[in-house]
Amino acid sequence: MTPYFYKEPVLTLDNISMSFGGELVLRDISAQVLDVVRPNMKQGQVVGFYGRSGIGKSVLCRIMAGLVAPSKGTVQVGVEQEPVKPGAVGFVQQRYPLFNHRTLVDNLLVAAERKYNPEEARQQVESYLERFCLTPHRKKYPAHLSGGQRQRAAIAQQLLCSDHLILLDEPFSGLDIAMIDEVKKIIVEVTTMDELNTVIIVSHDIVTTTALADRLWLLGYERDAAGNLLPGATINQQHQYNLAEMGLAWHPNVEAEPEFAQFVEEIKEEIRQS
Ligand SMILES: Nc1ncnc2c1ncn2[C@@H]1O[C@H](COP(=O)(O)OP(=O)(O)OP(=O)(O)O)[C@@H](O)[C@H]1O
Repeated sequence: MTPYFYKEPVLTLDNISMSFGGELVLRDISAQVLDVVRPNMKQGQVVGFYGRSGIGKSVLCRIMAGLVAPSKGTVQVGVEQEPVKPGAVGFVQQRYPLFNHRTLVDNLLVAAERKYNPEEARQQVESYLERFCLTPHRKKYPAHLSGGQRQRAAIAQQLLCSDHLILLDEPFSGLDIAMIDEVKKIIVEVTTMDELNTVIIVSHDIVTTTALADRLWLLGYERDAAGNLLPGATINQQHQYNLAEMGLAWHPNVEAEPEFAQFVEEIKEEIRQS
């Protein structure tokens, strides 16, 4: 098995609940991501985040990104474990927030200048354009980029202006197989760039996401002792999977392993029942 160990937390969700107009959507969610260390490499963290449609994944993402305050509980981010502030967490939503009237390079500069001085911003943007194979498209406007290029640009943009933690909402939806491979490569690239980089992937594509992840969270409903559904979805302890411990993390071709296929079926069944 690949050797690894854990250091301090980089993300802590402490007892989060969220209600809208008296309706409880999320209930008592506590979960943590620890900085994982693998000898001789920079290894970041990848969390696959699943749950049925409408269960509250986007709501929890907005809370993790500091864009809305939960009704109860706290989110702490980074090795300093500070309360999350808007802008600290990159959030690539399904509708990528690129400015349509600016070229790709200008879009990235706007993001980078939130964190770096103009000279550093320019250098960082050049390095990201190169790394994400976007240099030939630098002068194009977002409308003239392909779906995969826009997705890469949106990820680069969020990495340029946030601190290590990035949420990807359905990064594979609407992409063809070649583009899915590209986005997978980018995610691996991001999480091996810096050991603190942490990517949370919200997806209904269980196979692709599980293959990239070292940890899974499944948002679902619980029942009381009498078998009645409790209000509000949660991520209980049984639904927080450590793929590193299970020997299913960081294998280049894990999809081909029978243990992986079997585990994916189990997860799908859990989601159906949750
Ligand atoms: N601002 C709001 N006011 C009232 N209800 C809301 C608000 N935002 C979300 N909800 C409700 O919270 C629930 C969870 O919605 P959410 O968008 O988080 O689901 P989801 O799991 O992301 O779904 P999907 O996989 O379909 O994107 C839904 O019932 C939704 O109507």
